[in-house]
Amino acid sequence: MAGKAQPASPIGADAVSALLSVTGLSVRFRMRQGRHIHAVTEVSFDLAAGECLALVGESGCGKSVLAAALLGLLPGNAQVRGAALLPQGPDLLSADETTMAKAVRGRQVGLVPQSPAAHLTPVRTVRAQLEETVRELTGVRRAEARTAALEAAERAAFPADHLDRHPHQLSGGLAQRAATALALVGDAPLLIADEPTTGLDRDLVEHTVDELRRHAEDGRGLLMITHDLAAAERIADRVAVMYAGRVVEIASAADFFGPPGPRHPYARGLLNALPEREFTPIPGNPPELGALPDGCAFAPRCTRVAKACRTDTPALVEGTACHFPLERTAPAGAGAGATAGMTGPRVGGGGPR
Ligand SMILES: Nc1ncnc2c1ncn2[C@@H]1O[C@H](COP(=O)(O)OP(=O)(O)OP(=O)(O)O)[C@@H](O)[C@H]1O
Ligand code: NI
Repeated sequence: MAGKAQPASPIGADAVSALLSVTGLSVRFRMRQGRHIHAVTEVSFDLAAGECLALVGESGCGKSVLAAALLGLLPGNAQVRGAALLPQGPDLLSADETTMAKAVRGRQVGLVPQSPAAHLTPVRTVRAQLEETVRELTGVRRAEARTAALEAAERAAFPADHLDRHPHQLSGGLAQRAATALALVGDAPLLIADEPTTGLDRDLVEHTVDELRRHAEDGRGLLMITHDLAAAERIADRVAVMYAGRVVEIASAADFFGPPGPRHPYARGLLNALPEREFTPIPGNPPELGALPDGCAFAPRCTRVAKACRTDTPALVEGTACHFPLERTAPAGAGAGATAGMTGPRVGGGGPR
């Protein structure tokens, strides 16, 4: 799409213009009988000013937990490690709740939540919630708040004649748009949108992602969590793929969606599952996050699995966490179809079998 910011490097954003810098983020939940659920493991990425990073992956892979960690919204049984830094402001992972509530949420980091119904106040109309949020965040007077609320509703395609309704009087799609409007009013430098297009028709999906994209321009940043690879393709500068709590691939959108294509077999599989591609789902299911296998968590589903994959967890190297990453697909004209060639193993102990 025209006007996309070009990140300085396909792997990490330029350190100078980094808006958000996440290092070694891990979240585990303490469960009964000493069990742990490893929802997010050793995730690192940067987000540049003006950039949109799409975070994709199957249900339960840790996307929303990652978002909740960045907003200080994890429940009491969560244990968090790592750092998440904005240019100004505290480490999002270690700031206390007062700081997060007063200085960070809404002001520094906005959220379009995954379950808008749960985040809207049930006893107040959408208009009242929008106006109150504008006044709280900006301190403007009532009349200005009224105008700002109307503008935010319009940007999120929330119909003006529904502003005086209460959340329970809204369809899922309208609640989604109300939540998006609420997230936009604060003009936070970083916006995290967790499945912002759930329940929307294709037209509205496009409207919403374009509006979110607009929010990311002018030096703000957008982390968009989505199942919808078509929405990601429309909006993202870079794509990060999560599997079983880890980022297994991070690539520029141009590389990910066009040739050369993703190099991690899981990321390639997600893309090939699209109806407009091969329309073949990846067989099998993701592992239980409370009982992760040794080595690569994708190994049990991977056609390229070798011995090393069952014992050693691959590190993210050049944007791919795989011992036997796929070759980049040849550009159009230089041989058709996805090549499944391979590079040499990154660990000792033989090649794929
Ligand atoms: N409070 C909690 N206690 C224990 N486990 C939790 C808690 N919250 C989330 N989990 C687990 O963490 C894992 C990651 O969940 P998460 O909601 O981040 O997935 P997701 O990638 O956002 O999935 P979806 O696409 O379905 O929204 C899941 O296995 C989930 O069951
Ligand atoms: Ni989620």
